Amino acid sequence: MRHVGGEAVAAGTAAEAAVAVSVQNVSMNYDGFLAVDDASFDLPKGKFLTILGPSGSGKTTLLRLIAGFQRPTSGEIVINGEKVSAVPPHRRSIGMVFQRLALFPHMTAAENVAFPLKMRRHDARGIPEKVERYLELVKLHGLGARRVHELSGGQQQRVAIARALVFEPDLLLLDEPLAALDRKLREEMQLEFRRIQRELGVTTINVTHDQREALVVSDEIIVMEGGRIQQKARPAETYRQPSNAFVANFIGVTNFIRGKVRLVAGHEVMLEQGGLAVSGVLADQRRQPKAGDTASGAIRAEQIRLSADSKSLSELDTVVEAIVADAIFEGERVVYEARVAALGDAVIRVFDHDPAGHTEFEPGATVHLGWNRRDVLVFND
Ligand SMILES: Nc1ncnc2c1ncn2[C@@H]1O[C@H](COP(=O)(O)OP(=O)(O)OP(=O)(O)O)[C@@H](O)[C@H]1O
Repeated sequence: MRHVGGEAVAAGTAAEAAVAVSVQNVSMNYDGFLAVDDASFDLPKGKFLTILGPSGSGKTTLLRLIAGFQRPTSGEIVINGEKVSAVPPHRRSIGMVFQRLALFPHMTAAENVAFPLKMRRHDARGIPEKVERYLELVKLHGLGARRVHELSGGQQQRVAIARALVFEPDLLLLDEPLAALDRKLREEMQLEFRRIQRELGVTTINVTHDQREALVVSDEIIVMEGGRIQQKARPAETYRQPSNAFVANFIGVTNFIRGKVRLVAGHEVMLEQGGLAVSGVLADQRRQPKAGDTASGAIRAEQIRLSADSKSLSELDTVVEAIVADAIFEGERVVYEARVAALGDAVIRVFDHDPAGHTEFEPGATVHLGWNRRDVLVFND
């Protein structure tokens, strides 16, 4: 018995040790305004979490609470088993990178990276070697002697990353560090972030409103809106199984078809809109709608096919006629906006990923749109 008990304790300790950050019922109230509303989640060690949401959804506030810059109005934040509020700022093992760089302009890249080691009174003899190792990690070796203004924006961001990581923090916090970079560089840096994070295995929390960045870099994504966590899931799950209409709308390009529920059979639902029947599957099995309720069918732009004739779409479950309202050429794809009379003139967005392979449709052209019912996620109102 004692042996079994001993094992149980050991297992419990191991499970606790695996959690790096635990946010427990955290709220932040600014004079009656709830910027963060009852947020709770656990982040395992070594994982990359992104907090994603529109402007004003509470992302930065939550990150600042985790960093210990502010105390929550209620709730608790525990990092590696210790309450953040109980650890003085200089003892917190947290590296940070922000959108607005805080590099020291009068110092070289190497001096910037060495700074946290000097502050923490590391053995001076080991510092140059360590600085060089971290400059190499961010692909800046040989550039240590450059001053900040002699580096490009992307290189400066790399110095900031090396400086945040050089003292081997338990936790790395990133607040939109790539937002100021141009798109190509930003996308390169996203992959760099992922590479460095995996190489070092440092637990990371990143804040962004860029859904692509969240999908590319993260192990887990938290979607926030109005101070509340809407969903916490792996990137593919966030994309394919959004927990509510807000998440479905915020990530990807989603069309919503609102209608009256006509039939519910298991997890399949049939909606009616303007005389057209649209079938789909329930997004949340626990919330069964009743006939007569209003609900929305959500379908992604890439799950709809567009064709001049309806015959080539005959294997699809739903086919409707539409008039092209706009065609937006984006290089690798054309985005069509097509007006569907049978859906009360709703405008449906469709991606065509093979624009060179067939006709491009002009505004005013009559086309057909088709999709499968398994790709329509039905959300209750
Ligand atoms: N010190 C403060 N006093 C009062 N209200 C605040 C304070 N800081 C933030 N807020 C409010 O809390 C809400 C959340 O702000 P927060 O900065 O966390 O949003 P965010 O999701 O990070 O937005 P963004 O992407 O624009 O940075 C906003 O409505 C903001 O105006």
